Amino acid sequence: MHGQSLVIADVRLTPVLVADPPLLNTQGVHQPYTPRLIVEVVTAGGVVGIGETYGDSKYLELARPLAGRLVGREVSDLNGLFTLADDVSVDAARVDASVDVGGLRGVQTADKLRLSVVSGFEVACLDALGKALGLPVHALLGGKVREAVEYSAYLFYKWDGHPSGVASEKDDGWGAALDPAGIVAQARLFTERYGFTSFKLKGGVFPPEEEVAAIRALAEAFPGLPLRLDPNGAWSVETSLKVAAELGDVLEYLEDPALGTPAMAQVAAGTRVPLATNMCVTTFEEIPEAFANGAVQVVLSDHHYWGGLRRTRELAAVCRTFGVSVSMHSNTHLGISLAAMTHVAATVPGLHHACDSHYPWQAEDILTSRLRFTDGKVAVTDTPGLGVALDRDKLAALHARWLDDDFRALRERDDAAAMRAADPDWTTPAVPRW
Ligand SMILES: O=C([O-])[C@@H](O)[C@@H](O)[C@H](O)[C@@H](O)C(=O)[O-]
Ligand SMILES: [Mg+2]
Repeated sequence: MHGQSLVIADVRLTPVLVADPPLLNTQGVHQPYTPRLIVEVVTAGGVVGIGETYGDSKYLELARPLAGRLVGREVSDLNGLFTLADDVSVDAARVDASVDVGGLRGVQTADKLRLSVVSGFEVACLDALGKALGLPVHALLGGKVREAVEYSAYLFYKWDGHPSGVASEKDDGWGAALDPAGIVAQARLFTERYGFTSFKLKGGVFPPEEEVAAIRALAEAFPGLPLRLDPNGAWSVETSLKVAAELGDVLEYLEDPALGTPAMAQVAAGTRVPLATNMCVTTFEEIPEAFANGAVQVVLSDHHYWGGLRRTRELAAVCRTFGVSVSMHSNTHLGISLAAMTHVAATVPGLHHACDSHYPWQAEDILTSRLRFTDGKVAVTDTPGLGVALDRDKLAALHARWLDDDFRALRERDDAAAMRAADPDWTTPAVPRW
């Protein structure tokens, strides 16, 4: 055993800004830099566990008091972590408990916010516990049932560079992708670089017929490979059904074609194309209505807002009970989150759909060595903990960017604001957009 004591002696929080390419979605465009929060939990025995989560101020405001209250507790007390987070968020009067329905990750509630924060601590505690016990995180979750986790290529409509003219990304090696040919070229790069054999296209950017044409072009270029289209709820029920009818022969699933459970249930009733979601089922409370109405056939977990790795396994168990599949979606993230996703996905039985990851889009990381996709898969490591190590210089550099006043406005991710650099009149489009 590496250290004798599992008691938490210190918790370090490091907000960072990570370079992100100009990827388009229905709300706007990714900012040149996106905030993430790195959590380090240090035991009295000297073991350091690392975690990662969303990094906007509202997450930081909760993470700070939680970090302070964790000192003196054991890294193995994962259930206690949730009770503690409940207390802390009750105390954190500054956190706005109001509901925001406009995001790409479903309804934003104070509860989901708290769980997203806790997930970063849970992963850090599991990493520390695994290192202390000499066990990989997947073993702490009951053990892997597969040796590698499959991911899909996450295709985006994309500009060549950020409209704000931020240096560094003109030659990001990906180029622009604004039509079917561009999307196919991007998909080819994904297959050449990483060996992916399934594709997800982020839609809701162009009128649906253009996105249908892009999926058709992919189907022609990669016959028989699984394809998904995800407009983040930008379409009406009618449009969703039209797209489903047009692409029914080539789609693995449609992801959040329409916004919210009632609309998704109407779409599901009118098509045999399976529907997946990371927007209408994002909490346990949202499951009964969605499942009772057959609104979704695949739930895509984001382990951050589901509250970590153990709760993702609980979600998988509930889905299994109701004959609903489970897989994972992602947001802009670094290698700690990819490692965490890989460990939990390795333990979930019956994972029938490749998970998606933004990781290939992140040219920067804070790890000593990047995780690798081979044949579209990440190998499940047996190294103790998550099996990844922080590079302190890289972490310091991305933190210095976060501290830099010139980048202050980017501490809150706001894709609509980023879009205004190109189109000053841009506002988040009303839903349904088409
Ligand atoms: O990064 C994006 O633009 C995505 O749209 C992301 O924000 C979503 O949360 C996610 O990838 C999704 O599958 O909806
Ligand atoms: Mg989605």
